[in-house]
Amino acid sequence: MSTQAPERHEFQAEVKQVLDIVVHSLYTDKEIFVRELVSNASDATEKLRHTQLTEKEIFDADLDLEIQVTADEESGEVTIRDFGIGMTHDELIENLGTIAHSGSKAFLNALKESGEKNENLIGQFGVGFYSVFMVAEKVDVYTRSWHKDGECLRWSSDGSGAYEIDTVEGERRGTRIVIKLKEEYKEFAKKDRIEAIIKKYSAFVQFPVKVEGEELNTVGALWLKNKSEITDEEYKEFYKFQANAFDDPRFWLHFSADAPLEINSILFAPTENMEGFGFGRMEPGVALYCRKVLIDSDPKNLLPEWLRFVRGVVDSADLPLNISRESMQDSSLIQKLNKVLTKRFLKTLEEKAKKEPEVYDDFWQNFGLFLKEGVTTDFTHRDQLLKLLRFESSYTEEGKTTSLSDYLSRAPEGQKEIYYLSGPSRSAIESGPYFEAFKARNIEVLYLYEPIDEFVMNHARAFEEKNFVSADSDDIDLDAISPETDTDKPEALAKEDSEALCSFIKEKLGDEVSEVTTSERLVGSPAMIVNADKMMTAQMRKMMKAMQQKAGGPDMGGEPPVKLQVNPRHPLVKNLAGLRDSDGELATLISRQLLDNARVAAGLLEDPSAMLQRNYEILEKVSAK
Ligand SMILES: Nc1ncnc2c1ncn2[C@@H]1O[C@H](COP(=O)(O)OP(=O)(O)OP(=O)(O)O)[C@@H](O)[C@H]1O
Repeated sequence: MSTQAPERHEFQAEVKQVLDIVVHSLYTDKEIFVRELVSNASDATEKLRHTQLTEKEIFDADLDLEIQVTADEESGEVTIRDFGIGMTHDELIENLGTIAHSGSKAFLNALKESGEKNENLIGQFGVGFYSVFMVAEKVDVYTRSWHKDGECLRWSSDGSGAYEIDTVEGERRGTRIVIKLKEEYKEFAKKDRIEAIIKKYSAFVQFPVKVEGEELNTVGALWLKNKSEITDEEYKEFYKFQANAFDDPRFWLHFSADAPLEINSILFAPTENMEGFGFGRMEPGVALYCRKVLIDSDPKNLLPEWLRFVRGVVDSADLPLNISRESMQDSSLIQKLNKVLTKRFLKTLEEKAKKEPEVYDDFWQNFGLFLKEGVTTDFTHRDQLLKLLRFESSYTEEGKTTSLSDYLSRAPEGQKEIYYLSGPSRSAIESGPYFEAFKARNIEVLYLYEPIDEFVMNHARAFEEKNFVSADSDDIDLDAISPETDTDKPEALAKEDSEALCSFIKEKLGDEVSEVTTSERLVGSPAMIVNADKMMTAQMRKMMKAMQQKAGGPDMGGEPPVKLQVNPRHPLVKNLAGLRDSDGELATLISRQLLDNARVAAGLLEDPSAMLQRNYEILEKVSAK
């Protein structure tokens, strides 16, 4: 039937890679090729339905929108047919010969990052059309695009390295995929087998699916059903179908509203955080429907950016059906939907946190970063988000967290601020000098382990009108909140001795310190650097410097002079006060060492070599005595 000799094309290199992995992997679930092809057929039909809304001239306009599957056990052939948008010559090359689409690209990236564990990954991805080559010896794709002046085409390949395209005659609009099964996979051409597979994976397809002319019972638009009619199993299956997911949903929110907009929606929180696995930034995945007609499978502004991990469906009868993707981005309707959905989702999280704290805690461990991102980027929802934040603290056990409300409920009457400390771990924070004064007074401190946490504190500034304050700040009057519990403290240096020592240290350290004072905040440590800059802690300054250097930006310059505080009750400090007169040289070395040790505790010492050298010098002097 061909009118010309077929054109031969090589698959793009990446496609060959995918084909090689798919065909030669030990992946056992060969049957998923049916799911992939039926879902492509459904997508193409959805697109046609959408095209019909705006285009008048559609080829074969009167065809029924259904998916037909036939199987011939004898010849070992399965055919999957849709009457969707079909493909033009260029689209065939683009879609079935190159990797431009999301699924396979993510698959390849994941493979690159996973190293050896390839087999597991294949099951986690829809590898799309190419999965058919797991079972097929040859595949013929007959297709006719919806455009009035199109041609009927045939794309054929055995999946080994190349494919051919030629023109044929007599095709109806849409796509017909004829799969010649490999001898060992002929079981897939049994009617019962294929029916069972479709029921298992494709129950939510929006169009009638007919196997050998008999329509299968599919579930259809789950979101329009009454909650009481839906089983948990159905929700889970729907999530997998809709999100192309391999995990179960963590929880879901099925809600309907009539005002201010008519909405029927199911939103899912996934179990796995794929960004956390290093899969790169997630794309939004809540599909937008209007009365069961798909408007956009991944609209960008339907939810705020920081909710990009949410999956599901939103159906609003208020949307104009012919809304274009472009105009949709700025539509005030979308903004309204965004507002309602975000509020509802956050409310669900609040309820989870209250009624099922373990479920929420686990969610927080996996998806907390997204909520923190929300605090730093989304002013509108900041207050709601702050209630959902969780941190370890000096009052929680290791690995357990507290909310900010609970923190405040425990705070003594006079405490007007929320204190936090950043550090790489609980033990690092608790053994540092800054925690001592809080511990001695039983004042709770939040522990911040993630780089983003300080940005969160900085952006939010306050929670319920109590400012967030880093516990290394200069001017915290802890005695005003709660007196120290230990009354049996070693005696402090006399005032004039302290003052003389401070000016000695200041003189010896010169421009490296802006000020040297004594501090009653220290308990077991001899000295500490305090943060005079309310806006930026030392950790944050360091992080921003690293970021700027990475981005090739201007150097932020060396460290600004720091404020050093010494503990007048510490034996080392007391000894130093005496040493000043008897051995000025050693006293100078020790003062310098004191500053560097305080820098280490503050995470500020970048190059320890000079400090080590000096350390040896001191040891040498002391050991000679
Ligand atoms: N039955 C079909 N009708 C029209 N176009 C199709 C059909 N099947 C596949 N295509 C086109 O080929 C492309 C590639 O399909 P493939 O199944 O490999 O990936 P995908 O559906 O885009 O992504 P994934 O399945 O991984 O989510 C599709 O995006 C679509 O444009």
